[in-house]
Amino acid sequence: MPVEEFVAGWISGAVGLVLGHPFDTVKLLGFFKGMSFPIASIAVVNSVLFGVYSNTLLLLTATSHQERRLQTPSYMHIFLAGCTGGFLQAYCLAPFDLIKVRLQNQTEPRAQLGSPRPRYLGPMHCAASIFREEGPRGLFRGAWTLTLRDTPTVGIYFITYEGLCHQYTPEGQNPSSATVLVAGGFAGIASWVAATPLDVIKSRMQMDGLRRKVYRGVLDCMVSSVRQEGLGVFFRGLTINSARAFPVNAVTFLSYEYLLRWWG
Ligand SMILES: CN(C)C(=N)NCCC[C@H](N)C(=O)O
Repeated sequence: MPVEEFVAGWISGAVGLVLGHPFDTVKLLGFFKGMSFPIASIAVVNSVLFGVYSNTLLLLTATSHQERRLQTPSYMHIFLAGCTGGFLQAYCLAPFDLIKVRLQNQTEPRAQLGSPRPRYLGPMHCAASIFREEGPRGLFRGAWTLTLRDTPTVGIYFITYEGLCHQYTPEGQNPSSATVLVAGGFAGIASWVAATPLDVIKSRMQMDGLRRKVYRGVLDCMVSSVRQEGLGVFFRGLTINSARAFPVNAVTFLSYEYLLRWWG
């Protein structure tokens, strides 16, 4: 099994993360300032995503990353490989994402003299508290919704990327840097537009059970969210998700492509 794709995915995930960090900090109201936790989590998850995608495509089409430029795989194969990558990355992402959402929604300010002690003091403390209070399965709260969110949307991510690269690259050549940047950026936006409705529901499921259980399941969460807030609830965060998605995924794909060309 070729491992370069896992390593390239790891490094490119970390590069994309550095660019996306200001957006995440805005989303997290300045709370989530440290870089070590996001680097550890996003880089691992991105490595799984790109490694599984590329190796599944290799299994389905018997072509390596370089050979695929000469002989473009069918969109069905690209979609299936993307969905497989999305499905597996969702399970790796689940505990990290849960911690991020719990810290993000924490209303108490950071520990300050005289102010009430926040429930979670940081990512490690948050993980340990969830493990203690909700059991090991608690760390995977919302994982099912995350899988529903990521399986098809990662398929869309890779179809958009490969489709745009194919469209703007002469037959048999590698896409130019400009093409990779634009295709990667739009792949990020397309996947986040498709993912935002379930992203909203996923975050609610991850917060559920913290004080008391509100929803009976994903469907119940969807129905009661729409009843209370209207259909607009599904588009919460769409603008910031898309604004973040373009630069993050543009540089993620650029560094991924260049690392593989450099090693290949
Ligand atoms: C849930 N969605 C939209 C995805 N998983 N998309 C594919 C990768 C996105 C990239 N790691 C990012 O953080 O933008």
